[in-house]
Amino acid sequence: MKIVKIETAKVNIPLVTPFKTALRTVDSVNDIVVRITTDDGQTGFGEAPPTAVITGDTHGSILSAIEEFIAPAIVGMEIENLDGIMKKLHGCILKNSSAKAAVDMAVYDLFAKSCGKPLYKILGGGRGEIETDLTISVNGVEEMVVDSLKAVSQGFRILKIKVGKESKKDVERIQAIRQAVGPDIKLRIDANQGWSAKEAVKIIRTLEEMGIGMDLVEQPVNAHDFEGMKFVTSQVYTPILADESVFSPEDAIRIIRERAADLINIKLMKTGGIHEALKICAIAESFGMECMIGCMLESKIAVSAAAHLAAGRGIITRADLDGPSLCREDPYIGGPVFDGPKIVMNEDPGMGISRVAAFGD
Ligand SMILES: C[C@H](N)C(=O)N[C@@H](CCC(=O)O)C(=O)O
Ligand SMILES: [Mg+2]
Repeated sequence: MKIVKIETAKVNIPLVTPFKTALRTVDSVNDIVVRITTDDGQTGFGEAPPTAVITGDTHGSILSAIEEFIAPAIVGMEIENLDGIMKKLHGCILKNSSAKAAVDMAVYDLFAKSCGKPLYKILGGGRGEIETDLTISVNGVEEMVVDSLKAVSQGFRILKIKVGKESKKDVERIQAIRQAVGPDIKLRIDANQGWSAKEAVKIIRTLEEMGIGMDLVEQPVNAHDFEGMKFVTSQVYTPILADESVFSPEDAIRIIRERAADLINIKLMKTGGIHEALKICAIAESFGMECMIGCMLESKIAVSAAAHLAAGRGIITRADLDGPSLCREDPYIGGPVFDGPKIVMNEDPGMGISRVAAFGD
């Protein structure tokens, strides 16, 4: 199976409600999709979101990285030479992690197809089903309570609460949501770098003293503030999850060595795909640190790749794979089934996606 063609297209899928974090507000998933074709007519799919505020990637940079660097480096290579392809993919251009992720997942899709197995089985194959949380955007207290109750009524048992925009109100937000949803719903708090280290300790301790249980607090401080992450982690009982601070396996090693977080959020768009994400899984497993699998504003192609990785690797104990649930439409056929909080893995070969409307099939 030789790679003969790499094509790109754009998808634009409106969101159910605007997605609001401490970093940005977005109304739609506006991503680049990738299709790789082999000489025997097989196709593999990938997707890259332009999350400029986190990865630095834009539509333009994703397209030119693929067209000018990645395609010339890997077209003509055999899919079975997975390691060789990954070397070229990661060696042909620095950074550009979202473009690399889109191509990496399409290659893994084809590799699993060449083995006749669903991708998650190639990646370890532990689970046929995983559970995701649902994100509650940062808004006024009442709106967040209404959104949280709606999510619970839809069957979600884990909520990811966005905060960090006006830190003074964050205790109020989390307290009101806990009161409304009761003690059995897990709350994950994501400040998206919005707090200072001292502010984070004060907020988390106040919530702990109120008896408000939190599954974790994600990226309380600036991505590059490892000292701040370390300070917060050492000062509170609630587990701290590193998100924007960990892109690469080297970042994961640093976070673990410096005890700057208790957990790592792996996202394919930060690692540049499954190949590098597997390295973080192995590092974390060696040190007994659990991981979460996350996503950017991605639709079903990219989130399916992440779900396959999570279903394959036991060290990934938490999933924030709500991209498809945030979308108003699903312009794809096949792949894992996203049924509210439940993600049921496909049993047909590869990622299972057979049709992507953006390519006009
Ligand atoms: C969509 C997911 N639940 C999420 O919150 N992801 C990111 C932010 C993604 C974005 O801005 O596109 C996160 O910070 O965890
Ligand atoms: Mg996050």
